[in-house]
Amino acid sequence: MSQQRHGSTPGEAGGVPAFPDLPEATIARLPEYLRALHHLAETGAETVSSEGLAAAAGVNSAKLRKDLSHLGSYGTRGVGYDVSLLVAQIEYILGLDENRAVCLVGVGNLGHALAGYAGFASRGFRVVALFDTDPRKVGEQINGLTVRHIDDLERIAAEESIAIGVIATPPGTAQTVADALVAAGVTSILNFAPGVLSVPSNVDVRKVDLAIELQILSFHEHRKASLTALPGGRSAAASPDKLPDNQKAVGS
Ligand SMILES: NC(=O)c1ccc[n+]([C@@H]2O[C@H](COP(=O)([O-])OP(=O)(O)OC[C@H]3O[C@@H](n4cnc5c(N)ncnc54)[C@H](O)[C@@H]3O)[C@@H](O)[C@H]2O)c1
Repeated sequence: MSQQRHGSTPGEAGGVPAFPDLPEATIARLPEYLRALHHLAETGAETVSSEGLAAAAGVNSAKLRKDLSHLGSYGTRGVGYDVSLLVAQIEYILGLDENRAVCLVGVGNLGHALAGYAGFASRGFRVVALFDTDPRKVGEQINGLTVRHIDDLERIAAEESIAIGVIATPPGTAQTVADALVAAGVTSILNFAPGVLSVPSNVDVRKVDLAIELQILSFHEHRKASLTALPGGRSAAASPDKLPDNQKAVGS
């Protein structure tokens, strides 16, 4: 996943309470820590060491300690981090206590799967509206929601206070859809359509492209094959700097 980021740091705006200016890579790892912490809480753990949490989140512990220090969370020597306190801190920073309203535009193959996914609610989001232009899809019921025509976007976005829009339309219409979302007051967009969107500076766009992820893995396959072919039989596994980061998230 990649990110186009615009606009100022929240803490800089007048009257807005101080807010940590987190590195983008740290922000990308916080949801991983949160997932691991929720799992630990389910197993009854009240505290966790930085090594334990790092292993559960799939990052190295020095990186994790640095990330959490940005939140003012240092843990207690010999005890570790308080699981429920850290969950609350991360949820606060990610704004998950707001239970934000999300809409989805484009209810085709991918949109259907996304609209039917029950996991968004448990991760702090309400999918409140689905939009399409195809008359065969408008009126369809998915997961308790009726697919609306895109012409209703502005009215429903205002009624439901929609902050985040997900685009799952063909690439050729993604910019038009982004423009409609922005006109409707949406300030964050998750774009599944290939290509770059042009948006005003106050709008954040994140892009998901599984083909790019596969191309990056293809590069690593290529690299491993070329190292195995080195004279003397040296391989990727023999190169110490390649070992710990084999599960790197894009952008980290
Ligand atoms: N990011 C990924 O990893 C990934 C994976 C698969 C597909 N995709 C992309 O996701 C998008 C959707 O793929 P799909 O297979 O679901 O396509 P699809 O053709 O099955 O569905 C697209 C839907 O968008 C609707 N649509 C078209 N123009 C619209 C508009 N202006 N407003 C509202 N709705 C509109 C269509 O009626 C259709 O229902 C494509 O851009 C595709 O390339 C991305």
